Amino acid sequence: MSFATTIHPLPFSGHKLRSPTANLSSVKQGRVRLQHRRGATTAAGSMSTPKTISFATGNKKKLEEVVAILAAGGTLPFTVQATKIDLPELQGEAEDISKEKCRIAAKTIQGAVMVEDTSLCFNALKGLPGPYIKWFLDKLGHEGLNKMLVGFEDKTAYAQCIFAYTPGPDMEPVTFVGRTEGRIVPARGPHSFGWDPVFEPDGTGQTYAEMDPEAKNKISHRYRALDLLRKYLVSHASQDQS
Ligand SMILES: O=c1nc[nH]c2c1ncn2[C@H]1C[C@H](O)[C@@H](COP(=O)(O)OP(=O)(O)OP(=O)(O)O)O1
Ligand SMILES: [Mg+2]
Repeated sequence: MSFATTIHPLPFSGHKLRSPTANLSSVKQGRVRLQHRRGATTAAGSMSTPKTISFATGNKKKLEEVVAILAAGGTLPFTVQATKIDLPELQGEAEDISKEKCRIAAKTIQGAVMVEDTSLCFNALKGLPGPYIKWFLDKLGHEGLNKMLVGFEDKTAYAQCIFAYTPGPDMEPVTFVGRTEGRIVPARGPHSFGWDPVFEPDGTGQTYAEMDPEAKNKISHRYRALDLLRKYLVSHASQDQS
């Protein structure tokens, strides 16, 4: 099975970029300053957390949130390097999609990588659009997403993020699932990130779009999944401080 993976030629703006290494000539990377501990070593072939992990995505807003969430989490024993890759939109179960994205990214980057895949799941539609929300949003817009639920009383939905991480291209990715429950509402708030204006998480009275970024990043599907991954990486970091 093969997937076409296009390397996007444009760098993320707003992040300092450094020259890609020779064999990554068309993968754009930007170092995100999140390294706080020096001297961690990673034994070749072990599962220890490496010193540098690429976060591969084609989505600038995701990157912004990931950087903010990690920065708010305190000291990290690794550096996260933003790597812009145009990852394929795969089909299947959400967890399998995230794992396959991770394998593709690790093969492209030839190194340790984390990716995530985000779903928006309508309970009345048994979890659809799920991982296909990108196309539904593109084609139908916020109003169309609301119209999909017109025939149903149940407007509840959950946002789901699945991070997948692998230390390298030959290793099986591990996954971390984060969910935030809420409901689909007519759009409110700035239209700056995807379906944020039509998703109102439970108990907030605000859509994601109306919330301050800090508030979203404390309860979001992305925060919940990334928090699990962060704990995993911290617990697998080498104790060697030399
Ligand atoms: O917190 C979010 N709030 C609002 N909208 C969001 C959020 N997170 C992802 N989204 C949108 C982006 C895309 O339309 C779809 C997920 O698709 P998904 O494949 O995971 O993202 P993507 O293709 O933009 O980036 P990537 O290169 O990491 O695959 O939902
Ligand atoms: Mg995608």
